[in-house]
Amino acid sequence: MIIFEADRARKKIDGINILHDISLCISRGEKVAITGHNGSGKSSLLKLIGGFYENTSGQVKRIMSKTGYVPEHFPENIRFKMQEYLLLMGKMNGKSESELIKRIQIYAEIFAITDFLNTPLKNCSKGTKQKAGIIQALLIDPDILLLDEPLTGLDEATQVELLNELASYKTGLTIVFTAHETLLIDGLADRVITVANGRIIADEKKEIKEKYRCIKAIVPNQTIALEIPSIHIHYLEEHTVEITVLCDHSDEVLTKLLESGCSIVELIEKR
Ligand SMILES: Nc1ncnc2c1ncn2[C@@H]1O[C@H](COP(=O)(O)OP(=O)(O)OP(=O)(O)O)[C@@H](O)[C@H]1O
Repeated sequence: MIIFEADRARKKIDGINILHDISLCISRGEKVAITGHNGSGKSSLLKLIGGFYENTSGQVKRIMSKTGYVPEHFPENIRFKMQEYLLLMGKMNGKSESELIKRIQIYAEIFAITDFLNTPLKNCSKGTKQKAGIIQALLIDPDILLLDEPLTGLDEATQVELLNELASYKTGLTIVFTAHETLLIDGLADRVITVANGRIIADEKKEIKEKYRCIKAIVPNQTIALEIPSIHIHYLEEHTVEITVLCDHSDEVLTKLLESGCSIVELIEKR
C-alpha cells in the first residue's frame, strides 16, 4: 500500500527552489535511505515526505495519519528527566499517563536506556538523547518514522547498537531516514534515494544481505568476552553476553568462544 506519492513536486522558499521535480512513491513497510552531499536537499525531501514542508507546485498525496519525526539535533538543555520528557511528549499526542508509562518501559528496554529514565536529559550522552528522540516519535504509533541523520555524532559502538535496535524494532514500520553513513544505509535500508541540487538523481532497491551476527553465549567469566574481536558486547547477566560480530568474522569468534569453554545459546542474523 502506497503511503506517500509525489508527482513533479517542487518546494520554493524565499523565492529559491530547494526541491525540484520530485516524483516518488513510498509503500508501507519500506526502509528508505535518502543520501547525497551536504546541502543537496536530503532534510528538505524528508520534510516534504512528512508534510512539514508543503509543496509549492506539483502533486503530493500522503496516506498516513501519524508521522514520527526525529530531528537531526536533539534540543539542548532540556531540564526534564528522560521519563518526564517522554510522558510530556506522549500526553501532547493525547495518550493517557498509565498507557504511556507501560510503553515507555517497553521502549526503554528495547533501546537499553532503562537506567537513564530518571536522569535529566541534559546529563545524558548524545546516543541516549538520540534514543529518547526516537522513543518520543514511536510513542505516537506512527505510520511512518522519519529520522534526520540519526547516527551523526555517535561513536561506532553506539551507531551499531542504535542500528540493531532500529532494525529489530518492527518489520512493518515505514522508516525514511537521511544518512551519510554506509553502516546505516547498508544495515537498515532496502531502498536508497540519492539527491543532488534538490533533485532525485537515483532511486534504487537494495539487495538485502545479512551483515551482522548476534551471538548470545554463556561465558565462564567476563574477561573472555573482552578478548573477542567484536563490534559490540552487551552483558545481559553476569555470565550471559550478547556479542555482535560481522558475519565474515563469526566462525572465528564462535570457535574462540567454544575453545574458551563458553556455551552458545542463540545466533541471530542482523542486517
Ligand atoms: N528553510 C529554508 N530556508 C531557506 N533555504 C533553505 C531552507 N531549508 C533548506 N534550505 C536550503 O536548501 C538546500 C538544501 O538543504 P537541506 O537541509 O535539505 O540539505 P541537506 O542535504 O539535508 O544538507 P546537510 O547534509 O548539510 O544536512 C540548502 O541550500 C539549504 O540552504
